[in-house]
Amino acid sequence: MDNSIKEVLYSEEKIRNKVKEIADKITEDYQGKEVLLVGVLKGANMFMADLMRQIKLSVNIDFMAVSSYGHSTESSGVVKILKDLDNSIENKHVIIIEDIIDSGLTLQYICENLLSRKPASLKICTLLDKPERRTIDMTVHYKGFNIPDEFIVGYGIDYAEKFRNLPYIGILDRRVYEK
Ligand SMILES: O=P(O)(O)OC[C@H]1O[C@H](OP(=O)(O)OP(=O)(O)O)[C@H](O)[C@@H]1O
Ligand code: HPA
Ligand SMILES: [Mg+2]
Repeated sequence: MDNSIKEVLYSEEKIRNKVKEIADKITEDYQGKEVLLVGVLKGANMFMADLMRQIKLSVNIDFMAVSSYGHSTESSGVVKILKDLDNSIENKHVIIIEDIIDSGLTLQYICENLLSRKPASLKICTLLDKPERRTIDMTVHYKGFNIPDEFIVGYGIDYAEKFRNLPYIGILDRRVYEK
């Protein structure tokens, strides 16, 4: 499996330290408030699990499953909700937990959708951001790393549903998806 990875970008240790940093900021910013973490499946599952256990606040969690990449390295442009939230977010302090922002289409869609449900506040937290590919302007409140314009996998993030279980984040070798 590892010869599909061109380069390791972030080791387990680097990820762990960054996740702790983000969790500390959230803990500080939301003192006295109840937070609802909304994880965007499937990609954000590992990040969400690691982040929430480092947040020293009373948090609730919920999940949405959203997909637009399927088995491709390019967004289909069509964001599909495969699973919606279980509960209402009205008057809740919501933080969306994403693994990666690439074109921004997924988050634009989710933000518009969630804002229409009247949360008390809505912020975005992403572990990875690929600013060069962004087609949509948006404010990201909590960010782990800016990454280069390469297709990355690992730590929950897939190519064609594979590589999600890698404990590190790496650049996928182009030979895997270019014929
Ligand atoms: O900014 P964008 O260009 O929209 O790309 C980012 C989104 O794409 C990936 O999800 P994907 O559609 O692959 O679903 P998955 O999380 O189930 O892998 C990733 O997990 C983000 O949610
Ligand atoms: O670089 C990426 N890797 C995996 N999934 C993705 N979805 C958007 N960008 C990426
Ligand atoms: Mg994917």
